[in-house]
Amino acid sequence: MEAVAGSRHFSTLSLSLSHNRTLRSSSPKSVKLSLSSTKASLSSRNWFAKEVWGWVNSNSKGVAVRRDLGLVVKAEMFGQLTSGLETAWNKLKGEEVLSKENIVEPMRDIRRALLEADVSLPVVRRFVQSVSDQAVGVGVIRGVRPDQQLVKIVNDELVQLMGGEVSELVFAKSGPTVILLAGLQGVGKTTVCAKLANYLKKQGKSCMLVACDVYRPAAIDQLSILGKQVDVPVYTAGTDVKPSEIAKQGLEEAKKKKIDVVIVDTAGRLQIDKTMMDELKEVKRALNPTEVLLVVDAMTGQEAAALVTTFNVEIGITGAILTKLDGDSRGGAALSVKEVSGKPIKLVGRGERMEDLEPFYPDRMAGRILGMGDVLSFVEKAQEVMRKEDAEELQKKIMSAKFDFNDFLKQTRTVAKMGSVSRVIGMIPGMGKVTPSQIRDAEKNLLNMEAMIEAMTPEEREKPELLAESPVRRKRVAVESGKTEQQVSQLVAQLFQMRVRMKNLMGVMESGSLPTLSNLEEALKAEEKAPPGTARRRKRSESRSVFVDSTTGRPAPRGFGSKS
Ligand SMILES: Nc1nc2c(ncn2[C@@H]2O[C@H](COP(=O)(O)OP(=O)(O)OP(=O)(O)O)[C@@H](O)[C@H]2O)c(=O)[nH]1
Repeated sequence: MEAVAGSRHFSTLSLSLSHNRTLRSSSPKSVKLSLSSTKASLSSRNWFAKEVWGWVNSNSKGVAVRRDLGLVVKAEMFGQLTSGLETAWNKLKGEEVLSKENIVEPMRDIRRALLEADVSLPVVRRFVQSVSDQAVGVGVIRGVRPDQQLVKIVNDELVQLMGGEVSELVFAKSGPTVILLAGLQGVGKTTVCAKLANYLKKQGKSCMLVACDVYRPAAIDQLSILGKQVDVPVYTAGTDVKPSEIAKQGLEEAKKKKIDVVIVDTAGRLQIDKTMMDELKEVKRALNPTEVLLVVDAMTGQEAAALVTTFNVEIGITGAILTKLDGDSRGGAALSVKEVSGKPIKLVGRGERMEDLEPFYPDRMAGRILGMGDVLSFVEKAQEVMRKEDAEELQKKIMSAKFDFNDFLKQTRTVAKMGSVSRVIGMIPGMGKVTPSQIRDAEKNLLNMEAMIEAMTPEEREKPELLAESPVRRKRVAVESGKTEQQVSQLVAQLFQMRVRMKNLMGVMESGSLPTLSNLEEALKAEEKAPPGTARRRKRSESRSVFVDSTTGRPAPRGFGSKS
């Protein structure tokens, strides 16, 4: 085995093995894991095995190979962006927590790295703002260093930036699916036609190519040759027929032959012009395509995102195909297209071979950019352990009726992390009937609660009894949070009521089976049906009894909850 010397831009080194296999060694910059305190710890042997497995499984086609002095050095794509971001993590080495102050420098590095990668400025601004907000708000996860936490936040944000989920091709419900390809000259449109046919054939779909580029005779020949190469029929009608007419004829032919997918190649131009747009519109009208995909060259950076926007406004497209990701692209196109244009990248080209086309997976792309798959899975596992421990801790607190305002805030923030209230409600079965105005009220209430809790002292958050007993304290919280004293009193009362309800619920859970949704519904209905006044009386006595149960053992203060 022969180790290879690295260069600044090459974050991944290769080891040439005697029996013709290449394995990736740990980059000098990659982060070693140690988390003996949790099961998430990976032994260095496992870690290495994982590295090897990841490498063997990863698509290494997009890797530029240099053979200097008989040594093999591989550069991961977007190498410059990767090393730019590494500078950011390195600034956090030795820090204990992420804070407003210590993320200033790393955020500057991230901003610089993204701008150098040719990501559009508004996108960079939004990205940096969002990462900063999350970094400051994130709690400490035991065993996870701040730099690792920042890697995870940046990764998640990159995934979101690129569209979150993979955006699948859409197929027609009946008749042939028509995919119209558009794009400027030389971006790889004709090649993509054949690559796409090859890709869809592997999914069991029969395909036909239609040659509508009548301005460059060589384009028709090129498509015919490529069609043969992937063993797919090509419909041609020479250069004297109008593209929209060729498109119609091609579609008719495909229908007769019961072809599943028709892929239409169109003419490119050096730059956008009216004739090209008008012609494309005409072809689109003639075909009524299922997908209109703009082929863009990744090397053009943020320009690619601007093109997608223009084509979408002009002719209406369903997505983009990014080609030449194997080249010297810096990442700007991949990172800007979705955010700038609102249209997803559906497929990416990573080489000149017919096999070099694949779906665009935002998570895998983010993973490749960061080159830190090991750190990401480590942080995820540690977060999971933390969540479990948190849940156990919460359960203990609930059982001993010590659930306080800190827990309250934590819970509402956990919910907030899951998305908007409407999204969370949408996830709960049987909650579909909540009206938008109820959701808006709930969101407003949550914000009010947060404001009031933030105005409490740490002691008051931990011991709500202090607020229950002292009108002066409640008044102070009201003034500081800009709410009324009545609202503060209500919030304190709610916390005590919540303690009782949670304790009861936990009791049911501890006594055996989990309460089913119908059980809960029954319980809620019973409460609703109770004669007027009973529920309130019961709640009042519950809050008092809990208050007596709690740490102080003193009775509930008289008049608590009323205007004082
Ligand atoms: N490295 C690399 N080269 C590609 C990729 N896709 C296409 N190419 C090459 O880019 C060149 C141009 O591709 P074409 O398919 O002819 O481009 P086009 O958009 O049809 O061009 P016009 O017909 O002139 O509009 C060819 O040499 C292709 O082999 C890719 O993903 N990676």
